[in-house]
Amino acid sequence: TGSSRPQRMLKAVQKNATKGDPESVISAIDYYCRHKEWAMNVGDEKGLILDSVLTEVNPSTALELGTYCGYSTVRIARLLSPGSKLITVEFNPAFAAVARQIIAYAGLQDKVTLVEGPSGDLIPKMKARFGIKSFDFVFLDHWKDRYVPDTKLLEDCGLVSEGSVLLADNVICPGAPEYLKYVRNSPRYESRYYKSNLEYTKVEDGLEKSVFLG
Ligand SMILES: Cc1cc(-c2n[nH]c(CCNC(=O)c3cc(-c4ccc(F)cc4)cc(O)c3O)n2)ccn1
Ligand SMILES: [Mg+2]
Repeated sequence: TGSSRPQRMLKAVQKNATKGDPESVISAIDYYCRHKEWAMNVGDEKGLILDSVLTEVNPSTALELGTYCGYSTVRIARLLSPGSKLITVEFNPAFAAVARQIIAYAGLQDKVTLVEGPSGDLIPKMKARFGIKSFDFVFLDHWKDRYVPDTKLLEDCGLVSEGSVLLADNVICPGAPEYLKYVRNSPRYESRYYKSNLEYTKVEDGLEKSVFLG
């Protein structure tokens, strides 16, 4: 059997990027996905919005739901201050295997903990397993119908506190309409929409930034 899309993406990184250089890993993936084979990374356009929100928050502990091949994991980890940590959750073992190699190629493995499994099972175990008090930043980029239940789970497990920032990808395409309703109608969140485009396309998409008010 042939290679998979994630495996071909990893090959492109190993061929075109410089080991230990996160910027070159990001560029190699964006080039490959724009010119050779589309893939569901947050991409370069929405990636700039992710970068700016992340720089503003400067989190000590961050959570990413939906690692895929590790593109946004690298984007986030490269901007973390020394001693800060990123936990990323991936459901699909084949995606996780490629992500580990891409994160390591970028030289960011010491800042990242990749856990495999469904978000709904793993979130309640975060405090005990990783000694997390609460997350300063959460990037939601996993199954779109899990955004609301997992946000409620984060609240119920005390994993978000006053000032925690949630940033959700794909709120337009594929879409997370229930999530938009939830955070925009809740008195516990201050929400803002960043209009953009679906990665590597002209289709509208955007990111929703929601600050938890406690
Ligand atoms: C339950 C659970 C799940 C996970 C988990 N891990 N990895 C993911 C990936 C989820 N991401 C997407 O499905 C996604 C899709 C598109 C898309 C696709 C096809 C189109 F035509 C247009 C757009 C675009 C994107 O930007 C996306 O992010 N989920 C991890 C843990 N627990
Ligand atoms: Mg996405």
